[in-house]
Amino acid sequence: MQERTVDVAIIGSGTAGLSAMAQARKAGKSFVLINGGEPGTTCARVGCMPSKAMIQVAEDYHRRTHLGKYGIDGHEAMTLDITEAMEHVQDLRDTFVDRVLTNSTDDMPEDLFIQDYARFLEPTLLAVGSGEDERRIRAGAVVIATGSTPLVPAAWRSFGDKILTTDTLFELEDLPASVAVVGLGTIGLELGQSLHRLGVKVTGFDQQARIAGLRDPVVSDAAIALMQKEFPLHLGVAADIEADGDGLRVRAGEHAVSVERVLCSIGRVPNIGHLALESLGVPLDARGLPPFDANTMQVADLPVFIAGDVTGQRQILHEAGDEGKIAGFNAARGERRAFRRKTPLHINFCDPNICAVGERFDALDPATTAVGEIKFAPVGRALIMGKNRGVLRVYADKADGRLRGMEMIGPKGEHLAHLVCWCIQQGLTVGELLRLPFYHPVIEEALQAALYDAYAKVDAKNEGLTELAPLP
Ligand SMILES: Cc1cc2nc3c(=O)[nH]c(=O)nc-3n(C[C@H](O)[C@H](O)[C@H](O)COP(=O)(O)OP(=O)(O)OC[C@H]3O[C@@H](n4cnc5c(N)ncnc54)[C@H](O)[C@@H]3O)c2cc1C
Ligand SMILES: NC(=O)c1ccc[n+]([C@@H]2O[C@H](COP(=O)([O-])OP(=O)(O)OC[C@H]3O[C@@H](n4cnc5c(N)ncnc54)[C@H](O)[C@@H]3O)[C@@H](O)[C@H]2O)c1
Repeated sequence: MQERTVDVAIIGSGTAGLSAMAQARKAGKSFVLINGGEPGTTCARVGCMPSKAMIQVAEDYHRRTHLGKYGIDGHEAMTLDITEAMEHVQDLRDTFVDRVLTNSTDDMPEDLFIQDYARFLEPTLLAVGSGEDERRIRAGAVVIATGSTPLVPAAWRSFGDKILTTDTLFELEDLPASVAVVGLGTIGLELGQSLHRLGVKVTGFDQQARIAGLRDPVVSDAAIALMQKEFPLHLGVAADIEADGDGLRVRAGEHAVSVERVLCSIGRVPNIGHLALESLGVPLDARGLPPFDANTMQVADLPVFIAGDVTGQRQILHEAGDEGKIAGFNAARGERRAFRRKTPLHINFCDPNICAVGERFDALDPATTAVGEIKFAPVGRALIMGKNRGVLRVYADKADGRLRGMEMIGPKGEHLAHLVCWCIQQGLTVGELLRLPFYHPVIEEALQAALYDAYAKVDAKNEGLTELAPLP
């Protein structure tokens, strides 16, 4: 049996693993990257990129429904060739995957990039393969970056390919006539709405009374009202599925629907099946995960680090990249340096965008929090765009006026969420923000209006004119 020694072993060549590998390279350390499953990253293969490509096609096609208002004729006759649309999604996906592979593992020799599943024998001893083919790797430190997989309950797996997940949806050449979307979190809303706009008869189910993981009841109610205009949502009861002829029947309380297929979007579970994490010798939680520090990414007090979706916590791309960097930095340098994490930022690319930034509404104390609100209905630019729907709510500290969070559903939310996130991370107050320029007519004027509303409720007021600082 072969055994070799490296400074750092990285398990998983997704965004987090590649980011960790860059740190090992930078530190001039020997390393090995081990990846089971398809390389090319979840983001490019089956995640961010194909989903956004599908959303774009759906949104552009849906836009035709507005064109009659401007006197643009012929929009009713527009049709969509689903096969071509899916080919376009797949072509774009392949471009993104190729780009990742070209810039990462394509030219890596076999001894640096092992394509197989790794498992722990000891905290710093890994095995790859089995029997006579087993290879062992002794590492100074290990980074676990094995990502996550769609959660499909065992009972539903017996329905085979009638259950779609994001691992299979983008592969389809044609779309089913009807789909029940079970789980209306990020994936369910983004893709449920897209499928509906591409002509599929969609019915949505979520066991919670809110959608998209929203915590602010005002924003959630607005989101439900807007989405329900497009396709029916059944909320507050867990859905179950049974066979129904050639299709499936989805039932939640008194609601039931027969469909060709179900999109199962009830969350993603950490990929730990192959890892034999019990060999780490530390207690594992109910999901089978070891304890770790979110600022050092260190697992217990071991020379083992964890990063990306496998942590089961911040399952989004830029956080996976940051965690890979932290884990790789500490693993390669033998350090336990703690790094400040970025202000939370969540963007759901459904239309209008649903966003959550900073501290969540239900975690704030109403007695010390000022809430500023704007509805998009009268916002000039939104009206011109034909997208004046939704609501934006900012949360500020009542005493010092510091911005703490935001939830919204509205046009160009992806951009507004970034602005608010950057301001929170910079520690800016509502008064300071109102002294920044706002052009006219732009969507940012909606944020300005919400800030004015919050400003009226905070104690910290600007000296002189609200919008202009006096010269010294
Ligand atoms: C449909 C969808 C849309 C998304 N959209 C967005 C978005 O718009 N914006 C955003 O920020 N995030 C989005 N995300 C989330 C984002 O894609 C993930 O957070 C990110 O890709 C996670 O990267 P990772 O490196 O942790 O995991 P991955 O990229 O999954 O990499 C893990 C790798 O480890 C391999 N592996 C597993 N077990 C082992 C083992 N034992 N040994 C060796 N290798 C192993 C896997 O095969 C995989 O190649 C989306 C996700 C999905 C599913
Ligand atoms: N735009 C983005 O950033 C983006 C896009 C897609 C995915 N992602 C990432 O992927 C992860 C997984 O997404 P997801 O949407 O699968 O998970 P999620 O956790 O966001 O939502 C799952 C939903 O399923 C519901 N649910 C669970 N069991 C149910 C049942 N039996 N019946 C009805 N409803 C049920 C839950 O109440 C929840 O609302 C997210 O955490 C997100 O970070 C991000």
